[in-house]
Amino acid sequence: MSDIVIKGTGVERTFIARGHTVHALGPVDLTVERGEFVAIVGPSGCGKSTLLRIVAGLAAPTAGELVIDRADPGAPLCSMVFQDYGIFPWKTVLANVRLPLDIAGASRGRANEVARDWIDRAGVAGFESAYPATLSGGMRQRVALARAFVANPEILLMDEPFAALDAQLRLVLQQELLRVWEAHRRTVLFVTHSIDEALLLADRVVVMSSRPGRILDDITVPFPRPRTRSARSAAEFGALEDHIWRLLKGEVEEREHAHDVA
Ligand SMILES: Nc1ncnc2c1ncn2[C@@H]1O[C@H](COP(=O)(O)OP(=O)(O)OP(=O)(O)O)[C@@H](O)[C@H]1O
Repeated sequence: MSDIVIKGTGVERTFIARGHTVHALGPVDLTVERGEFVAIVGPSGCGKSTLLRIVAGLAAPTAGELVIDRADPGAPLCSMVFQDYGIFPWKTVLANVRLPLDIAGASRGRANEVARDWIDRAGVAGFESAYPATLSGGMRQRVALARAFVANPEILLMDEPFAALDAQLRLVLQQELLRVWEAHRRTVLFVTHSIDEALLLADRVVVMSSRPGRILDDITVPFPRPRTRSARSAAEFGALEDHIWRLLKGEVEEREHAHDVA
């Protein structure tokens, strides 16, 4: 039996900017099951971040509705991980990772114990007392991941979390995220510009059109778990990559053409 956690129906978002109405998103129908890892790919400005903000409750749809079925109304709804880490420079690694537990009112001892455990799992053990400025980008993103998992949210929202990392580090962190997520499945919405990353990590890839973003395709990724980077060598990986690339290419070309004509 399916256990649906996010159900969006006809979700749209418009903005009024300098007297003009910008139709940023939708209509979008999106259903996500509990524990599913869903990647969202789409052209720049198609409303991916707007969709995440709506799921997080930071923005309201201007049409349609988005319902979240909470398994535990006492737990935090969402944690977000961004490209720019979003960790506090004036706090140590331990204090950053512990923060959601401090906010939830956990005892100092319990908070430290859970935070240290996740610091370890995220591969930053030994850096508990370090400040973010002394860490590499990859280490900072590991801290952000540890903090997101510590919060134990209903839904993990990740907005291009690895986009600022160099290519090799990105591969390493993709692998680490797979390892951690496969051991502690959470519902994840993961925005990325990388088709390869989406196919490697996700159970489903949602492909969006250019603005206003609508769903062009919703692809079930067939590769078994635990998944490693060797999934990339499957013939089907290349075929799916090609299929998504064609969809996105069509969108970008259409938009370019519209600019030329205008
Ligand atoms: N607060 C706002 N006011 C006005 N326009 C906005 C606002 N937020 C987003 N937009 C516009 O809505 C559209 C969608 O933005 P959004 O950031 O959701 O896209 P995106 O797909 O995440 O983009 P990117 O891939 O470049 O990060 C863009 O054209 C953006 O300029």
